[in-house]
Amino acid sequence: MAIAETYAVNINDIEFGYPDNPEVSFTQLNLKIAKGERFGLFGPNGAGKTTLMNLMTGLLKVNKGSISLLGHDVNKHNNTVSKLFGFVPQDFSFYQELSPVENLEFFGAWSGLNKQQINQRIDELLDILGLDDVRNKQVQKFSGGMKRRVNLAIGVIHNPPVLFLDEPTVGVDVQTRHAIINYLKILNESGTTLIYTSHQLSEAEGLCEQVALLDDRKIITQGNIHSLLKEHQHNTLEELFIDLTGKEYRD
Ligand SMILES: Nc1ncnc2c1ncn2[C@@H]1O[C@H](COP(=O)(O)OP(=O)(O)OP(=O)(O)O)[C@@H](O)[C@H]1O
Repeated sequence: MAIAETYAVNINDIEFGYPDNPEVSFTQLNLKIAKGERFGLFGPNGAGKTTLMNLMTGLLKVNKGSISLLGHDVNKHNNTVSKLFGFVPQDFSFYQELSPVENLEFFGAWSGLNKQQINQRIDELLDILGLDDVRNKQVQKFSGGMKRRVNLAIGVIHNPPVLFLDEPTVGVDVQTRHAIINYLKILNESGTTLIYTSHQLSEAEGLCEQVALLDDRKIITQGNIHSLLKEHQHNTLEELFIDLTGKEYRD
C-alpha cells in the first residue's frame, strides 16, 4: 500500500548559486513543510526568500540535493508538479492589456482546465475577490489592490493543493489586505497548503502557524510561531526577527 505523502515540500541538503553571482549561495539547506500548513518564510532584503521560492517551484534548479513537492521531485516531474502548485509572484504576472476574464481564460487553459471549469472558476473567483464589476475592463487601468487580487486569482485558478505567495499584499490598502488574508485562510481551511513570504510581520502573525527565518541564505530558526516566541521570550514576530537578524542593513 502506498504511504500518503506527509510533506507539501521536502528540501534535502540543497546547494544553489547564481552562475553570475557565486558569492550568493545556499549550502546544505534543509526544510520540511507539512501538508495543510500555513507556512511563512521571512528574512531581511536579500536573505534569499524569492530565490528559495523559485527553487521550490522548479523555476530555478538546485546544483545538489533535491526538492520534492507532495512527493514529486520538482526538477524531474515537471508536468505532474506544475498541476500541484500555484504561484502568486511578487511582480504582476498577467497581461495588462487584457481584462480579468481574458487573463483567467488564458491561464486557466494553460493549467489544463476545460472551458466549463474555467468559466465556473472565473465566476467564483471574481465574486470572492470583489472583481465582478470590472470583469471585462482592461487590467492596466486598475488600482494596485485590484491588480494584486487579479494576480492572486490567476495563481489559484486551477485549485492547486499547494500555493506559493511571494509578498502577496505589498502596496495594498487595509481593505484589500484583509480580503486577501481572509481568502487565504478559507483556502487553507479547505486543505490548501500556504507557503508565503512577506515583510509585513504583523500580518504574517495573523496568518502563519509555522515560520522559518532566513538570513544570508541560511535558515537561522524555524518552528511553530507561538513556541518560538515563548522560547525567545518575545511578544511579536517583529521583536523575534530583530533579535535574531540584528539591525544592520543587508543591502
Ligand atoms: N537572477 C539573479 N542573479 C544573480 N543574483 C541574484 C538574482 N536574483 C537574486 N540574486 C541575489 O540573490 C540574493 C537573494 O535575493 P532574493 O531576491 O532571493 O532575496 P529576498 O530575500 O527575496 O529579498 P527581498 O526581501 O528584497 O525580496 C540577493 O543578494 C540578490 O542580489
